[in-house]
Amino acid sequence: MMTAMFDRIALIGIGLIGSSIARDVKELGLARDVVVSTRSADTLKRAEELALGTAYELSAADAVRDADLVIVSVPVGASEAVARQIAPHLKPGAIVTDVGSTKASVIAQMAPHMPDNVHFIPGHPLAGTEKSGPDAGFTGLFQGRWCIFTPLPGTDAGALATLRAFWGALGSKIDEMDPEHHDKVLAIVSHLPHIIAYNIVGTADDLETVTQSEVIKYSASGFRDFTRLAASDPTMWRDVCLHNKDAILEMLARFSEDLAYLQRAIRWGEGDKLFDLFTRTRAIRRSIIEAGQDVDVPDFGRHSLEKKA
Ligand SMILES: NC(=O)C1=CN([C@@H]2O[C@H](COP(=O)(O)OP(=O)(O)OC[C@H]3O[C@@H](n4cnc5c(N)ncnc54)[C@H](O)[C@@H]3O)[C@@H](O)[C@H]2O)C=CC1
Ligand SMILES: O=C(O)C(=O)Cc1ccc(O)cc1
Repeated sequence: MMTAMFDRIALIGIGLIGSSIARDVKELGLARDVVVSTRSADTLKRAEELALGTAYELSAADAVRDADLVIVSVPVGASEAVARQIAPHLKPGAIVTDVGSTKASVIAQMAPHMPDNVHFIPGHPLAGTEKSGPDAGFTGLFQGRWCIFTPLPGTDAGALATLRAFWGALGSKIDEMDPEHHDKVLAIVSHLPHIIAYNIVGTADDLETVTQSEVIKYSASGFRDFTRLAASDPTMWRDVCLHNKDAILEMLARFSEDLAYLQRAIRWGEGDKLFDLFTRTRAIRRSIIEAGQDVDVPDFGRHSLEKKA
């Protein structure tokens, strides 16, 4: 157990991400008090049953009072509502951060409400699963995974160092980039794959000549991989699509163009074009494996943080 980095952490939203942070904070002893807050009474009760915090508040305003670190882990579309609720009650000098999958929109929603005497530092841990809710979280989720900060100009270096140290304690590797670039990168590596998965599973579900039971019975592992992504939380992914609209539409336009090329090559029997593309993409997979980034979701991070070397 480490010495506490914070007297009091407030967790606003206690789903997969919030509850995984809570579990790590508890296991590592990173805070003396952890106040958990979420919108629904049922979820808050479940968080208490799971002993995820030391105090539980339905009101986000009450939860952030006296907190040195506030972590907002709600669907990105709820960011402004949360910012409005907490802003008047934040402790001077507090660090306020988030974990949202899109960054420019979260900044636009939250920054205008943040008082000058707090440090607002947007963040995004690149770790998760298709599951949601407080039962879905687990210790070690962030171990060995990237956490990207998109700090605003003029961010206090000390506050940024403290937040880096916090995520470092959870085992994350840290990067910084500007929010628009973050949103483009994530559009291609995360948002598009989910949209493609939702689409292909929807297409399979709509077929008339192949029945749903055949799709289920004969689903090869390629299709099964898509169904895992397509089982991700609908609220979260609706919000990602609506709040990273421009970058996603740009990547979808590129994707459609490339798909048309592929379609044409298949139609005209241009095997060399297919072979060349499939060779190029195989190299990307090799590079990911060589870079040690080939963590499979069902297994990653499930070891205890205590077992960390
Ligand atoms: N699921 C994943 O794999 C990852 C998700 N993220 C981001 O983390 C954030 C949270 O995602 P999850 O934990 O997966 O979602 P989740 O659905 O498991 O949990 C969301 C939590 O937010 C609460 N909530 C919703 N609206 C609220 C509001 N207006 N006020 C207070 N609480 C509210 C819900 O009650 C729940 O506790 C999202 O912004 C998502 O984009 C980031 C990395 C990975
Ligand atoms: O389940 C998966 O494969 C994921 O990709 C999880 C994930 C979802 C959203 C994020 O912003 C980051 C990670």
